[in-house]
Amino acid sequence: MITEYIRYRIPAERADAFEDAYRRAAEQLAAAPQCVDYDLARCEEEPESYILRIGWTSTDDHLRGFRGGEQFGPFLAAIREYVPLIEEMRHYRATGIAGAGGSVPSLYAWAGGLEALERLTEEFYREVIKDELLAPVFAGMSADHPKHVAAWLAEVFGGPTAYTRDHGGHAGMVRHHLGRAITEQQRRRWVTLLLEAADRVGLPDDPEFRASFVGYLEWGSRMAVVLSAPDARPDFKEPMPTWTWARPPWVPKP
Ligand code: HEM
Repeated sequence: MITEYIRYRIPAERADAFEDAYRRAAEQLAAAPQCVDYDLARCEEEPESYILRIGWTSTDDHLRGFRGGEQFGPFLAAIREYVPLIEEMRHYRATGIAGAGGSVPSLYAWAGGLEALERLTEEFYREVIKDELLAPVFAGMSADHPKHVAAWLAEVFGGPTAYTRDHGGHAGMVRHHLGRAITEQQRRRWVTLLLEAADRVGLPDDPEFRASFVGYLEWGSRMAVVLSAPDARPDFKEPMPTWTWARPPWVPKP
């Protein structure tokens, strides 16, 4: 994605009309297949300064696709009178230096850290080895397997990077699933037992945490099925996945 920044200086008496114009123009951005997202922000210190940020699928898609497409006419018509007030209009490429700040707890911290995840996986595998569908799949697992999976979950959810350091990171996990031909029925049972274990060990049950947690389990378990297929050709160089909130964390009322 490429980000276009457009800086405007809008006199105070025109600010309301300017924002109304962009509310109308935004309908065209929402309809444009080249537009990823957009937002218009107003400066706190200098309210005449506005910055419009538009994510485009590429610079070329913006300059040729959007400008040559059906949304451009009505978009420009809505904001044309403000074009002379533009101070900067350029495209920026992300450097990769990005992330969540300290005001947002990681899923790892919210879950209760490594101790909570180890409690979860110990409890989970206690049930797995009693389950008629999963017991044969895990018959050869090592005594440390639950701890290794807890370390994996910890790293994916924003905790310490011990799985990468001690167990070969993403490639290490992939090797454990290769050729196992996990079925959809086994995958479902795996997810069900893990969620039941999460309830029994008292993992947070607020909607936001559970939505994020289940989201990862669905994605991760479906990836395990894909990676374990007889004809799988995994990319061993893929980085560790990371997972964060599907919705911002819930904060209990004081
Ligand atoms: C989110 C989903 C999943 C995650 C995060 C996950 C994670 C892992 C990890 C980290 C290992 C390697 C442990 C180690 O380093 O010792 C592993 C191994 C394994 N996983 Fe998964 N897995 C997932 C889903 C599944 C599913 C759905 C199945 C089958 C129903 C499965 C079957 C296995 C088996 C059989 C092993 C090897 C156990 C052994 O050492 O014998 N995994 N998994």
